Amino acid sequence: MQHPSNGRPPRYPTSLGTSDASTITLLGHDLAGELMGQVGFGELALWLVTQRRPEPGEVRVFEAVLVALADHGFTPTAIAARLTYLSAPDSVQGALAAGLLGGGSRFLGVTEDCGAFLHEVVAGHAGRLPDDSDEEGWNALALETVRAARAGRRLVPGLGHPVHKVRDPRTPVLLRIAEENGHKGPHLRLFEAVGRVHPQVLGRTLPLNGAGVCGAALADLGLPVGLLRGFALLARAAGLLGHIAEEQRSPLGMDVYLSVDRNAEYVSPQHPTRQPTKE
Ligand SMILES: CC(C)(COP(=O)(O)OP(=O)(O)OC[C@H]1O[C@@H](n2cnc3c(N)ncnc32)[C@H](O)[C@@H]1OP(=O)(O)O)[C@@H](O)C(=O)NCCC(=O)NCCSC(=O)C[C@@](O)(CC(=O)O)C(=O)O
Repeated sequence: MQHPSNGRPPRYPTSLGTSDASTITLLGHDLAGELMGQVGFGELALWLVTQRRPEPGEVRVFEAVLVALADHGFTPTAIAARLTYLSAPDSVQGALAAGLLGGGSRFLGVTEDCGAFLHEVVAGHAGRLPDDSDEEGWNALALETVRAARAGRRLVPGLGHPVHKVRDPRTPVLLRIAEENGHKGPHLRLFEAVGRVHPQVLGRTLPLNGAGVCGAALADLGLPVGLLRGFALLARAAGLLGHIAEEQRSPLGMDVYLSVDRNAEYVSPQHPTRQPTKE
């Protein structure tokens, strides 16, 4: 067959993986001889995205994020995965995908929303950010940021949690790990300051949540903010697999399904509970 481009075979450049009949090369290394058994999965995931081998401190923060977001019990993502598995036990991939699809702007996907929210401010103040120790400076910037979100009638990503109403236990631990490893940067500092000042604007005190602090930490690692949901989903894939495995061992999907279905009650569309709530 005649190839396009003057008869020469086309070239598709990649810095990730290639293979031939007997070898697989990943990131310029022999996969079987140099990577397997020698590189952790978290390190590899970070390396694949940044295309440079991360230093140990970066891996420590990154893996702390993966652990933080792996599971949070019967979240919407876990329930979606279990119910999909109930309905399609022949499709583990469908159950896993169903759970991952729920990582959005209310739960889980907030890792990216919060990273992007903070990054917009950090990038917009490049060269004029407060010094690390200037708590007042960070507070002033955070106040401006929360006020702008409020004026735009937007929720502040990374604030609030349906279970941890006062304090999300993941937040201080990730802040500490980032600090200990020299990766507490402007996103985490701004996020902390949002935690200090938001009551002045919102009139209530909300916790800095785990999804948000993970987004801030990943942004401080220099990861592209447009990819941050991918890392949250990478972490949650492990937790969802745990849920599917547990669903195989001791199913509860049928109970969830029947408890909603058996308690369903017909009400007319004109019933007051069916009317849209006013703003
Ligand atoms: C998280 C939740 C839906 C909670 O709702 P709730 O209804 O329980 O909030 P409430 O405490 O009742 O709110 C009381 C009053 O504060 C107002 N208010 C609340 N948040 C406010 C805010 N951010 N900015 C301004 N105002 C706010 C609200 O409008 C109300 O005002 P009002 O109506 O006037 O009384 C809510 O905060 C929210 O959307 N946050 C922003 C998105 C966010 O950061 N999501 C991350 C959640 S963590 C996560 O993703 C990790 C995961 O969960 C993942 C998983 O696995 O799924 C895990 O753990 O791993």
